[in-house]
Amino acid sequence: MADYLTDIVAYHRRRAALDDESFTSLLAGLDAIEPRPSLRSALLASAGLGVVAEFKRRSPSKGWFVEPETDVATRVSAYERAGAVAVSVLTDTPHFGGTLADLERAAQHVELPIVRKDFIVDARELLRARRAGASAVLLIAAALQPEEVASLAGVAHDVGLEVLLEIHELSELELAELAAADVVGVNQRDLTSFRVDTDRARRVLAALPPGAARLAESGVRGPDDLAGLVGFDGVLIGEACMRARDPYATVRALVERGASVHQDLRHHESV
Ligand SMILES: O=P(O)(O)OC[C@@H](O)[C@@H](O)c1c[nH]c2ccccc12
Repeated sequence: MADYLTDIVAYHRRRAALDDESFTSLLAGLDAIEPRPSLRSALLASAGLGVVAEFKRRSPSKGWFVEPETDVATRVSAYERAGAVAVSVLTDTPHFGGTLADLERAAQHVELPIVRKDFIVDARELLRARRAGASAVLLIAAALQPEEVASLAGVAHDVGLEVLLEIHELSELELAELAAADVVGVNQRDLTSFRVDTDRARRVLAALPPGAARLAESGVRGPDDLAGLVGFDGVLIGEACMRARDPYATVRALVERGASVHQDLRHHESV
């Protein structure tokens, strides 16, 4: 049986093969579009463990988190008011129920840095991300050949996008250098099985490259799960933010705990 990641990436490769819009036409006028604020800077500047709150309508393993017609603007505005340092928007349609229009609408409603969360295998999607208002794009190490990581990251940087390189295994870390990644994300969810290991980020933390911002991803159910992520610059939280009846209160509680987690660490260092 094929795994989730293989199926999803195969879909995106087929789609790219059928895409007849040219790179050059998508590039036209792009440099006139104002760059968005930096994800890396927002993470590094955050007082504690910064919360990157995600807009994810559904997932392949868990189904819908919200009504399909849920408006992205209301929710990401609540994330912003609650003190999230950035917003992540899923734009994959068949598996996660998102669209690039969701990202565009989010970008019109918040000032925060925005990450385009998708399974990007084709450089034209980078140009579309930039046009829609993304600050950064996700590149998934496990979905790409090393030379694809290098070339996609190069194009992303050329058009003013930051690169969030997602790894799962330590063996993928050398790609962070190859991509000159601005942010390295450690996904605690294995994208082949969608199983979560909530200790994974903590275990690989010490090996992460010093230049990039460090983001722990997936599996955080609430504030109590943040203590183990001390040392990261930020944490990416999707399902818990999406299932929340009151996204403002939920994100606020996560933000407050995220800040205090680091105060604890500073306290330990000074004694
Ligand atoms: O809903 P969670 O467990 O809080 O996870 C959020 C985010 O990490 C997850 O959506 C994610 C991480 N990497 C991805 C790659 C593709 C799609 C989705 C993801």
